[in-house]
Amino acid sequence: MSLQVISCFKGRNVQKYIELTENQKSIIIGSDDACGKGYIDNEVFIAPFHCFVYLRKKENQQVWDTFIQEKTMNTQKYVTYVNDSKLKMRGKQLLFNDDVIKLGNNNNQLMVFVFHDEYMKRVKEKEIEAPEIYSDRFKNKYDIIGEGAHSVIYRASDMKNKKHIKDCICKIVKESKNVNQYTFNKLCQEPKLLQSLSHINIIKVLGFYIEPDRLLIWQEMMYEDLEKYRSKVKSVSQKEYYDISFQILDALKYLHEKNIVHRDLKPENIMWVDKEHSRLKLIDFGLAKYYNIETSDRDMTLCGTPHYTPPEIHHALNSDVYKVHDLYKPSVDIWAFGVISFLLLSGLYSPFFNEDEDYRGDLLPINIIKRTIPKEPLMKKNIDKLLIHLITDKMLLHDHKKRITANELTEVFIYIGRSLGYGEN
Ligand SMILES: Nc1ncnc2c1ncn2[C@@H]1O[C@H](COP(=O)(O)OP(=O)(O)OP(=O)(O)O)[C@@H](O)[C@H]1O
Repeated sequence: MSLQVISCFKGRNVQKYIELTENQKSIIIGSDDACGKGYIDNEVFIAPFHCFVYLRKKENQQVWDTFIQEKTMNTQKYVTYVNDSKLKMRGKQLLFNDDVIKLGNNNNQLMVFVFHDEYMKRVKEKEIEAPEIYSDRFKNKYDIIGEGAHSVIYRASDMKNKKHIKDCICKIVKESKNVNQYTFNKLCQEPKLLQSLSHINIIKVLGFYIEPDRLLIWQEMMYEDLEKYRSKVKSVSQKEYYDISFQILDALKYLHEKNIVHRDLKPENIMWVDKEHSRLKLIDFGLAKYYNIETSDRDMTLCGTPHYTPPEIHHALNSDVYKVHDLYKPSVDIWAFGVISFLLLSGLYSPFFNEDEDYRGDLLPINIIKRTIPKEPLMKKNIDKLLIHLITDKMLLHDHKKRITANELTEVFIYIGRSLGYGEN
């Protein structure tokens, strides 16, 4: 494909490809010579002169728009759809990337094309281009694979080994409405911290680059997050829970031994490495920090996601915000791990609301502080009593000082695993 391609139509149910370029700014699509120099297609089910596709430059801008215009003389017999809306006789429509165009007749004989705005793609790829020092190593693509509160995640290629180019991701954080200078500076710590870590269940950073108002982090590509997985499988078996938890726990133990708290542990931040669903990694270390280091920037607000935040933090936010900073300890991650455990095994949406209750954000902190974690949903799933006790009374223990630690949890897990015949993972 030449670099001048501005937009193109790729057949979805037909082996066809039509392109518009600076030299060929319009094309007629039809089924016989009546459409002159156009794209002649011998599919009898489109009209001799079916439609017209053309480029227009936006006024005073260097940006191209692509339009499609209906041209058949018989719209009773021939049809043109854009995203399943039928074009009227002579009707024209501006096209956007990924629009689906169907051309055919009223017997539902349709040729399906997908529209690709190659020009905009190039403009956008330019915007997210890797900086010069990394241009030989990474190529970012304008293909968004995830979005968080602070960043956009793009597909990218790692060209470290030219013979074996690997898929990776580029997480781009920009100063914006959601990210002020203070937050931006904090988020810039994420790649530095991650580069100092090496654990099989923690995402690996391949490179990063900090600009005054933009941060780029290249990381290995993961498959899908635990939240998506959970919504597909609903609940997991006790054995699968054990396999999943052992990995999360091993990563937490490693972090806590290094005096690091993740602070945003949730199913969305735990990802499967591949579609085999056998290995997981923790991602998103934007809020992670060394908890035993005195810093001048003391957190007085909630970090992370309220549903996974323990009662001591919700309580302090309501009564004594000055205490909040000191409460961000490993016990915060253990509570979140407890919530995740409950969700995975029960298949329910929350341990803080009954099954027949609606989730209410305003009641969430109160329920987290006041409610006893119910055991019944886990008992109903025939979960081992020891495991239920571990989750509801040890991980989700309201008194954070007495909450079980990652080290202790590991020992108990090994014990439970042996007694259930699971081995040591
Ligand atoms: N390495 C990766 N491979 C594949 N997808 C990823 C990867 N990292 C992130 N994603 C996807 O992008 C989403 C957002 O990523 P991430 O949580 O790192 O962004 P964030 O802006 O820090 O999010 P938030 O602050 O809202 O938790 C993830 O939930 C996941 O679906």
